[in-house]
Amino acid sequence: MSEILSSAQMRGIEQQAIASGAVAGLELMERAGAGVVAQIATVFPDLPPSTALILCGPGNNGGDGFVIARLLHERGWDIDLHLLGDPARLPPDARSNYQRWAAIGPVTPWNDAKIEDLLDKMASGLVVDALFGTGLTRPMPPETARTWHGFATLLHRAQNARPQVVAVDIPSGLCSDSGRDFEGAFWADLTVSFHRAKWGHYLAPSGPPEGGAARCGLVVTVDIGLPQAPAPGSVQLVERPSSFLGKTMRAHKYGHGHALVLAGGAGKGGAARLAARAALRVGAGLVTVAASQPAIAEHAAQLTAIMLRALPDGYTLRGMLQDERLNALCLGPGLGAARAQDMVPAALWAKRATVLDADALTAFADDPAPYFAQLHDKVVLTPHLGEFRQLFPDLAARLAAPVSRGPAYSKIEAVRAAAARAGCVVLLKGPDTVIADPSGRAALHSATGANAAPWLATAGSGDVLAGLACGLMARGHSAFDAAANAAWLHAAAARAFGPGLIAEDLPEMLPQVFRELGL
Ligand SMILES: NC(=O)C1=CN([C@@H]2O[C@H](COP(=O)(O)OP(=O)(O)OC[C@H]3O[C@@H](n4cnc5c(N)ncnc54)[C@H](O)[C@@H]3O)[C@@H](O)[C@H]2O)[C@@H](O)CC1
Ligand SMILES: Nc1ncnc2c1ncn2[C@@H]1O[C@H](COP(=O)(O)OP(=O)(O)O)[C@@H](O)[C@H]1O
Ligand SMILES: [K+]
Repeated sequence: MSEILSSAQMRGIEQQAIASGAVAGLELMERAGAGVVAQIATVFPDLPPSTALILCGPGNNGGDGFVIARLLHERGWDIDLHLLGDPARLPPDARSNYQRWAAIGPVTPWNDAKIEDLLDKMASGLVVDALFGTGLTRPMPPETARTWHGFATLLHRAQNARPQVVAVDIPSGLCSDSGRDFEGAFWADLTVSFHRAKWGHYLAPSGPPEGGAARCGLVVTVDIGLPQAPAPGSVQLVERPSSFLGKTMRAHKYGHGHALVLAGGAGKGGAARLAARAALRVGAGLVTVAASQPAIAEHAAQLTAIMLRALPDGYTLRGMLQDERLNALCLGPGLGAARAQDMVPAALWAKRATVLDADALTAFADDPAPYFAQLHDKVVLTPHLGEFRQLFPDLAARLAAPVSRGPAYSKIEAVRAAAARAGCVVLLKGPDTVIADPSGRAALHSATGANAAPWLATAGSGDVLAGLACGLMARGHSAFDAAANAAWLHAAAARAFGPGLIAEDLPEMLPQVFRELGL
């Protein structure tokens, strides 16, 4: 897992390092520019020096642009540099680098129509977007509207018939906290960020227009010599499972827990069976489906390694949970609202590791306060955005509100607030899946870019995710770790299968994913 930061955290780290005398702002800017130039060479090794169109803005992001111009010029590039704003008003470090560049080559005052024209005509080379970085907190200025149009048109040209676009820190116009588009954001093939990636690089706000990861291209983070200590309250990017997933030689089945997956009525059992299959494949020692009597014959015809029990009501569930070996529960997939209202309080009373999904979320949406009061730290809620909206309407409304000022409210802040209110772990699904606990600990799994798993958008894949989290908790993962690891395994299984994936395929890909993890 690596750390990702908000713009405020990043600013705090920079300011502290500069104030302590450990490093000067000018040194940071030099390393930032050098880092971008080094990444251009690494990511585009076959790109010979030709023309680099460099767009510099009025802040320190523009300052990085002047460093990049100087360093690319030293490497034989022809530089065509345009500055938005008055050079006399540049902040000090950016002004120093403006002056160093101005002694080498021309600075063209901003002309929106001319830049659009240049973008339209460029068939190769580089475009460096150093207009705005993490400091942008308002919509893009009107004099970038035609430039935006030029960027939009470039997107539709074949990769080998257009320049490569490199964003300095973040594509201009994106909010680095939320990934949202401040109206008129650009896009990039390569985004080079400094010290740590920002939340907005990996969040994926849905469009139109799409923001965050969809705009950044390949995100690379370069070290600029800032202290490496983790920032308080930082968010972890889930890049691999955080806990051991193998089975040790001497452990027996009860050493890996017994997951109980509740099912609903006849004809509605597929969702629970998907969850149960996922719990078993992820390594729970035993898995039992507990169904209503009329559904038993249907399940019996489908289940083999998974055990089956009849479970009429919540009262009986309390009795069943006297058996402490049933150490993780999954309620929701295919459960039905009435059965959820009966079963969920009984399950929560037992204080077991519990995943609540689907009907076990929405059945309580009319009056969530008493429901939240029963939740505890071994519970994981796994809503998609629609379910989240029902349980936390105010937070969902803040997320959906139009953005005019930044930093805009992000999915990370919304899920943190939801976890604090619910008193348990909340996992909000999507191409960007955010996990938070009531203490504010948070993680982001981003199925974007090279990690994209679009075939997960298929009926029943959420049931599999719930089963994975339940199976991992049966194996002893904490609620938070189980949720984060389930999100990772879910997407890894989808990528391993590829196009044509349906939910049934996900558990069956886990053996391959485990082998690739070296288990
Ligand atoms: N502070 C530092 O030590 C470092 C900063 N670095 C760079 O500095 C960037 C952050 O710089 P800044 O905080 O100066 O901010 P930015 O350069 O991202 O942009 C903010 C500037 O744009 C202006 N602005 C904002 N919205 C505008 C609008 N709609 N129309 C016109 N002007 C508008 C602001 O007044 C401010 O001058 C980072 O993204 C990174 O690229 C790097 O050089 C590394 C070191
Ligand atoms: N485009 C996508 N990219 C990556 N993951 C996705 C995408 N669309 C959906 N998912 C994932 O697929 C799952 C869908 O869950 P859900 O919406 O509950 O579906 P269902 O109720 O049919 O099981 C979630 O884990 C979600 O994160
Ligand atoms: K930028």
